[in-house]
Amino acid sequence: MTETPLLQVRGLSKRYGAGCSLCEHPVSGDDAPVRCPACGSIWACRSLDFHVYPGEILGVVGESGSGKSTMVKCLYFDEAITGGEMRITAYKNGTSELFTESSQQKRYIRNHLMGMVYQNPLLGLRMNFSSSGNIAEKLFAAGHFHVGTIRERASSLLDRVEIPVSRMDEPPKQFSGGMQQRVQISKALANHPPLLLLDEVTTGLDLSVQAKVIDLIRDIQRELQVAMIVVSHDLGVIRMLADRTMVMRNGCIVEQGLTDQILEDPQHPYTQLLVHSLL
Ligand SMILES: Nc1ncnc2c1ncn2[C@@H]1O[C@H](COP(=O)(O)OP(=O)(O)OP(=O)(O)O)[C@@H](O)[C@H]1O
Repeated sequence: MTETPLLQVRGLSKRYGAGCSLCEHPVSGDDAPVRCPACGSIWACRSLDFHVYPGEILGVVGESGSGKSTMVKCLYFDEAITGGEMRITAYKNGTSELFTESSQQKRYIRNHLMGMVYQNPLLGLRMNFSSSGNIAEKLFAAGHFHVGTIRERASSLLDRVEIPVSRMDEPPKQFSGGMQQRVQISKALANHPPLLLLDEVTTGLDLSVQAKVIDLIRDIQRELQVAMIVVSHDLGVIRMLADRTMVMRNGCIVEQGLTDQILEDPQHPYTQLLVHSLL
């Protein structure tokens, strides 16, 4: 691909804990301990380098605790980073390093250029607000104030994710898990962001509901050409969705490439294990 990436991330690191002279910098290598033996700090992400092209789906796979959620939380500014850089061409043509922007600009980037779907809908939705109200909140945050337009947009977004418009005024707490994830997806899409972050969106759902959510994600990506980072511990989900895949272990990227290539010819022993467990 010769296209310019939409998103470029360099050296992204995240440490939980104060750190000490022994663990001031992330130790490279996925066999290095995640937890500092001296001070107990955890290096959840260590020097991650990756990019996402416009309109593509990048899958992120790895076992529990490998740092996937922390990585997307850092991209969405939910967690402060320890080190690294991020640029997105949709913001100042990619010339500005986003982690050093002011909190006001970070809010702008979250509200206009990114959408987030959390594994736990409690983090992404206000369960007692109406579903349309949840979407309205995202639209308000991006500076839309015309009530009629907001309602129209909310109803078309909910319709797109197959939530009956007759139920748009019901709160998500009255919905099933799959419906809650679909409301989160519609909210994340509200301001036409070029990039969606989806963290374990199908985990915990019944298989048939999982399949529907996966179909919806694929359709939306085709229809809107929105780029996505899809995080899952399940390589089966990644296989169905991702154009390219990045494999994480112990806070490091151990392998990345075209999903087909990774599935057919995994290079790293950990990826080989994942692929074989899928067969
Ligand atoms: N708030 C926190 N404080 C301290 N350590 C944390 C915190 N959040 C995550 N960690 C640690 O960071 C490491 C990576 O966690 P993370 O949740 O990013 O992994 P993951 O790959 O998303 O796992 P899962 O699929 O189970 O969510 C783990 O060792 C975890 O215990």
